Amino acid sequence: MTDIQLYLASGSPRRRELLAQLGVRFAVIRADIDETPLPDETVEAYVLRLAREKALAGWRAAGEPALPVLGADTTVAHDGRILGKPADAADAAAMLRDLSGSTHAVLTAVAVCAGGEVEVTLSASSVRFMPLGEAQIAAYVASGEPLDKAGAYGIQGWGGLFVSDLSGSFTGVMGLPVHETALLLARYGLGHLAEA
Ligand SMILES: Cc1cn([C@H]2C[C@H](O)[C@@H](COP(=O)(O)OP(=O)(O)OP(=O)(O)O)O2)c(=O)[nH]c1=O
Repeated sequence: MTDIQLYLASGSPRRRELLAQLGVRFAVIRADIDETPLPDETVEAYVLRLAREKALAGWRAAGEPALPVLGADTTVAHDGRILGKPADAADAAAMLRDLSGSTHAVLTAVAVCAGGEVEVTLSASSVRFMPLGEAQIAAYVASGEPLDKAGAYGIQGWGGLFVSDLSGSFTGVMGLPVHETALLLARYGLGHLAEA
């Protein structure tokens, strides 16, 4: 009855929360990979590669199980530059200054590894930030919210107040695009979209 159907290779609490919406019973495993971009790698190639590597590393770490393993990666890109998670508070403030008053892209790739074969899907969103003052940036960084998040903000929290426009997927920006993920899981006969 409580048998799991899938492994989630992720340390992200957001991914856990969003995956719970999809109607699939899962267990969480760790998959640590090197997130350094390759020389001249495009943002799209980077995020797709990382999601694939997380799913594959998770599958291997779990002992190559029969059940599928899901991994994902979220990356913020501005003017062709990749903004990962900030190294510290000063780095977070610099990222927020960079995003202030302009539009950036948020890419989330989701990969499923089954039997060593990986399938991947991509969600791309465009996010516009209002102009931010130094005091606003300092207060937000001091809250701690930016520190474990790509691009140094969380759209689901305080950071959402800075977003004046969004096109794409809100859940994709948060870390797991529920529509694209549901379609991908349905290919494995998993989740609410597979039941219909
Ligand atoms: C832009 C944005 C990112 N994020 C989070 C989602 C991801 O957890 C994180 C991006 O880092 P990732 O490297 O994609 O993921 P992670 O290291 O947190 O987890 P995993 O173990 O799966 O590799 O930023 C938000 O929560 N809200 C946002 O608005």
